[in-house]
Amino acid sequence: MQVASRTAVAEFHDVVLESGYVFEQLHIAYETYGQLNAEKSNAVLIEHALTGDPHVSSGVANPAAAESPRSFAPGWWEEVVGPGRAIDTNEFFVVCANALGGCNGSTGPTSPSADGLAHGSRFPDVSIRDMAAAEVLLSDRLGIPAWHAVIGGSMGGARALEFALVAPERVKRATILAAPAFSDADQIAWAHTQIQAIELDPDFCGGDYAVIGRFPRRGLGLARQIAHLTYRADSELNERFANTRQEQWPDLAHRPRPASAGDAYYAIQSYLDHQATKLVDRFDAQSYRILTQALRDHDVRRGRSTNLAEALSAAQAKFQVISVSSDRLYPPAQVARLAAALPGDVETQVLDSWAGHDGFLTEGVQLSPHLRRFLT
Ligand SMILES: CC(=O)SCCNC(=O)CCNC(=O)[C@H](O)C(C)(C)COP(=O)(O)OP(=O)(O)OC[C@H]1O[C@@H](n2cnc3c(N)ncnc32)[C@H](O)[C@@H]1OP(=O)(O)O
Ligand SMILES: N[C@@H](CCO)C(=O)O
Repeated sequence: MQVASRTAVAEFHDVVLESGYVFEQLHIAYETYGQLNAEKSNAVLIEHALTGDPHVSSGVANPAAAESPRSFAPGWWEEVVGPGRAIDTNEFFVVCANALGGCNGSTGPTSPSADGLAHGSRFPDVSIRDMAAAEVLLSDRLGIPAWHAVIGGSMGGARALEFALVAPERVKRATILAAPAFSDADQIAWAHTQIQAIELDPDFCGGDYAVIGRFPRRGLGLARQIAHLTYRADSELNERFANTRQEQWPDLAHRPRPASAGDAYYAIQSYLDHQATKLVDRFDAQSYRILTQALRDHDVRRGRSTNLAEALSAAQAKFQVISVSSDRLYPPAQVARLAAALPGDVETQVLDSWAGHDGFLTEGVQLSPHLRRFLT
């Protein structure tokens, strides 16, 4: 029988957040791939992005040919993680945990509170640092004294960076992809508009929609559309969609068209509507809001030092920092400022891609040799 990955949930008690809020009970869901070696020196922690989840890989070389393909669904970083791939699960014990505040098994707004009802509006604000601290607890539970590497992109990059600062002695290498040292005005503004889109949906009900059987689909969908435009490059969208109408896309003309569309329904509108529907069907709105807020407030300087290099000086890991040439959410220059302020010799790369911020997900082939070399 093939066993490519394991899914588990770790339970912790009396976990104190940065804000002082105490979770009497806290769950972190995670998947593992490969085997931890006797020296416990081959563990790699992968941190997912905003709407990612612990299923980073199918864990098999060819998921379609697996004994039961449905049990080996491709993961969100299938090109990069798996047997023989850059993050080689034959060599490394790979762990990917759902972020605290998420909606894929870890404690989040949808998980039950002490009264058995969803936390909803009662869910506290969490920070990227809280997420990292929870993963330090998970490291203890898994018996991992130090990670061979902690790797993440976007919000996952912020999580990896905070992990390297919260527990410096427990991170040997850290790869930060398409993420900054702190959110700047531009990213705070994008988060602001997305949070408002969710909150202004009458079905949001202050965050307590679940208990009355409602869900802010329009608000979450609009938030995803705003976000998606920051995830992809304008030149890519212009080249792919131009000003063509959706009816000129025979293969995709069947995709639902909103009643409000009128005569002009452009392919780019249809594309965005599709991205919105896909997310709304798989993600919780309050979770999205909490995670967006955490990323909005990401700032490694908080409570450490107003001087960035000083704030980062406690890190002991060897760093690799990678940006995407067309990223308009976290432009290469902003990511380079993080690299310049980190201690030690930092390896830097810029992925050449038209896919914008999402390049860290779509450019697996280009990214792989850099990761493989860094992990050796
Ligand atoms: C499977 C999961 O849920 S993984 C969960 C974890 N996910 C993550 O962490 C990342 C979230 N995912 C993403 O951000 C994105 O899906 C990415 C970055 C991985 C995808 O990037 P790309 O492969 O470049 O996808 P792209 O932007 O071209 O979108 C393709 C989709 O748009 C659709 N599309 C393209 N043109 C149109 C159009 N004119 N009208 C409607 N839909 C359109 C395609 O049919 C395709 O649909 P599908 O995803 O349902 O197959
Ligand atoms: N598309 C990715 C990128 C966010 O950084 C996500 O939804 O998680």
